[in-house]
Amino acid sequence: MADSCASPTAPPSIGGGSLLIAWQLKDKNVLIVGGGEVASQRIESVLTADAHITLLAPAKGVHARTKELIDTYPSRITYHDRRFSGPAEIHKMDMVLTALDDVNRSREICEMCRKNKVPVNAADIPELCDFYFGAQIRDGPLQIMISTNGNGPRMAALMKKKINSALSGKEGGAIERVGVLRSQLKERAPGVGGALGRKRMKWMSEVCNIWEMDELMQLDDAFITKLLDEGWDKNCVPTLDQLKGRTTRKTSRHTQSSDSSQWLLAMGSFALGAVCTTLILLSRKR
Ligand SMILES: C[C@@]1(CC(=O)O)C2=NC(=C\c3[nH]c(c(CCC(=O)O)c3CC(=O)O)Cc3[nH]c(c(CC(=O)O)c3CCC(=O)O)/C=C3\N/C(=C\2)[C@@H](CCC(=O)O)[C@]3(C)CC(=O)O)/[C@H]1CCC(=O)O
Ligand SMILES: NC(=O)c1ccc[n+]([C@@H]2O[C@H](COP(=O)([O-])OP(=O)(O)OC[C@H]3O[C@@H](n4cnc5c(N)ncnc54)[C@H](O)[C@@H]3O)[C@@H](O)[C@H]2O)c1
Repeated sequence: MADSCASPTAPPSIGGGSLLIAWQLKDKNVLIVGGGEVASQRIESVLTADAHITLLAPAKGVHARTKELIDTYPSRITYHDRRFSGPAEIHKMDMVLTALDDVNRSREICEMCRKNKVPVNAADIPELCDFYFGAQIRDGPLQIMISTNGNGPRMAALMKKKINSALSGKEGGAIERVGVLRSQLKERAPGVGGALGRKRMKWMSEVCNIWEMDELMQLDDAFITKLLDEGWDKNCVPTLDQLKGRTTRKTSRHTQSSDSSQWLLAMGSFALGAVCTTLILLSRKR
């Protein structure tokens, strides 16, 4: 039982985690040192974030996948066939990633980065890292990172499988269409904050709550215009069926409540019927 003397305002304990953020790296400079398999995975992650990569690795140790990426993205990866040479390499870098088979060199590079306040990750050397990588699930704009905060990277990979099996594969497409709808809504009702901002947020949240994933995926440009004309402009949230001119059971919030009353009525009639039948049966027994 709860202790009546305990302070009712005691906050739950906070701490022991790491900050989960979606770091915006577009057009930033990232130095990757090493060209093995791990470096190839880092390159793919950084390319996904639209950053520019400078890659330092002797050609003889370059993994086939790393080579393929260098050849495929020559304008986004500046490759130098040589080893890391010293502090000048990290100047003008926004981030440094090492993926070396040489722990001492990694340690030196990390120390240089720290002195210059450049965030750094050394693959597999947690104590040198400013941030860790995590297992990733990506589906268009949907990005899920699974981190065990250094406790069990293999467990992160296993969690990825579990989460993947719970996803339908439609989420990324649906989110992409919602992104287009949101930006068109902002064009129609521009501005930051205020009453209009609150109304916009409420309307957008309702669309996301009411529409199913596969319905959101059907929001092509024509439907988006229709939804804004018949929904936003008229201050309601029509369903996809209503936009298509069909009336079905699934409707917007307003009609959902009348659906519930119909359901209650049906359940009430059923219960009444059951009571009557029981009474008749009982009276026959007597
Ligand atoms: C998630 C993932 C992302 C990625 O690297 O892209 C990632 N490691 C992955 C796999 C993996 N790495 C290792 C195994 C062998 C099994 C095992 O040990 O579990 C497996 C499993 C496998 O290969 O399947 C060995 C290992 N890893 C680290 C150490 C050092 C240590 O712990 O001291 C050791 C050697 C331990 C030893 O010597 O015994 C350290 C780190 N590895 C991290 C990330 C960061 C923490 C992330 C977190 O905790 O969530 C952190 C701290 C730093 C960093 O590298 O950023 C990627 C899975 C991607 C995917 O499959 O989707
Ligand atoms: N986090 C993870 O998921 C994970 C998984 C496996 C291994 N690792 C670790 O990551 C590191 C890299 O793994 P890998 O399999 O890619 O190794 P690897 O041996 O295939 O690659 C190392 C690369 O570093 C280059 N290199 C070495 N010294 C260099 C220097 N001074 N300057 C520039 N390049 C240099 C080599 O030429 C080679 O290209 C290892 O320490 C490994 O233990 C991490």
